[in-house]
Amino acid sequence: MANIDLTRVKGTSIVKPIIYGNTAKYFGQKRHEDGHTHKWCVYVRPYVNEDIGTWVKKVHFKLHDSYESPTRVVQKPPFEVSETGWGEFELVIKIFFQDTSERPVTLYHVLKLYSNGQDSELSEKPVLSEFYEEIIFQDPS
Ligand SMILES: O=C(Nc1ccc(C(=O)N2CC(c3nccs3)C2)s1)[C@@H]1CCCN1
Repeated sequence: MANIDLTRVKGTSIVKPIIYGNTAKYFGQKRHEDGHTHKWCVYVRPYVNEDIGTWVKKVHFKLHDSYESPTRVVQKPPFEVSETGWGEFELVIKIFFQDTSERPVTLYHVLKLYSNGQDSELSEKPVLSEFYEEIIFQDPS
């Protein structure tokens, strides 16, 4: 009777590269009704083109508490939140996986609206602030 080797291959890991961050655009002037000056979009995207929904179940974007319903839950791709505002603040991004045995990953991102610092010249040019991160699944089940 042949021995079937059930030893689990240890030390296997899967690396999933992502990009997270925000784009922003100045309205061109302050909006009178609420003082907002920019529209922005915060996102989590795959670094290479793939259906990120195959391994990401949902993403929580925790905005500043002054926003209505500050915790925005996005249950399917694209994992992004678009809003308007007047200032820069830290967002918390929590990524939940289809494999529920994998703990969620929390990322921190400071929303960027101004190209050269808070009171810099307001330009019509869009602003981009994004970062590369690798999600590593150790010995995936
Ligand atoms: O700017 C900053 N914090 C901000 C928190 C929230 C901001 C914002 O843009 N908005 C709240 C939302 C609302 N509009 C109407 C009702 S709630 C639009 S800005 C800090 C302070 C100094 C440097 N950065």
